[in-house]
Amino acid sequence: MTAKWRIAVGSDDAGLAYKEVLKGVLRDDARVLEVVDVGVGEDDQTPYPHVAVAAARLVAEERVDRALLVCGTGLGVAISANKVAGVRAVTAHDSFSVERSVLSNNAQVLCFGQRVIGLGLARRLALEWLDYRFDESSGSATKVRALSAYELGNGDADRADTLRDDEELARTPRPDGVRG
Ligand SMILES: O=C(CO)[C@H](O)COP(=O)(O)O
Repeated sequence: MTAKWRIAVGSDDAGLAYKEVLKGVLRDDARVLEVVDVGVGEDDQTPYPHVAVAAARLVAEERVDRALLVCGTGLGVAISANKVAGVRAVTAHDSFSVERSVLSNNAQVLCFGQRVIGLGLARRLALEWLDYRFDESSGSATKVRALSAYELGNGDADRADTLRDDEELARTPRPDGVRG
């Protein structure tokens, strides 16, 4: 059996209503093992960057597999989550983009805008999202590794555009000093 998802959910006040509904949808789904709510709650005006980064850190620390974030547009939470090293967050409001966010980009974070899409579509997209798993042997994997190389921040990012194959990527030091 395929492993079940551990998912963080989060929102600002503009996304709270959808976050609460989607949290329940995920919790009720047999493909989900655990849902971790990083906020906000009622009467909580914590700005979206703090919530998004908290969720993204859970992803980066591998305490969850994915995060589903909601703000007014889905843009601010995505921008914020992408500040966390190793995290790839997207805003996607259509079925094809949700699919490709996983299968092409290996994005672990999906963001919705409560002021942009209807709740029914958000619910459907969240359920579709659960069916997709990135294939490390796919043609997209090398591209995602090249993308990740830009995060090295140790000077090697400058030559990330020259990283064309797995062999060269394997020679690229990671920030923790581990190779490959
Ligand atoms: O959508 C948001 C950020 O992208 C957020 O929910 C509202 O932000 P604001 O327009 O700056 O209030």
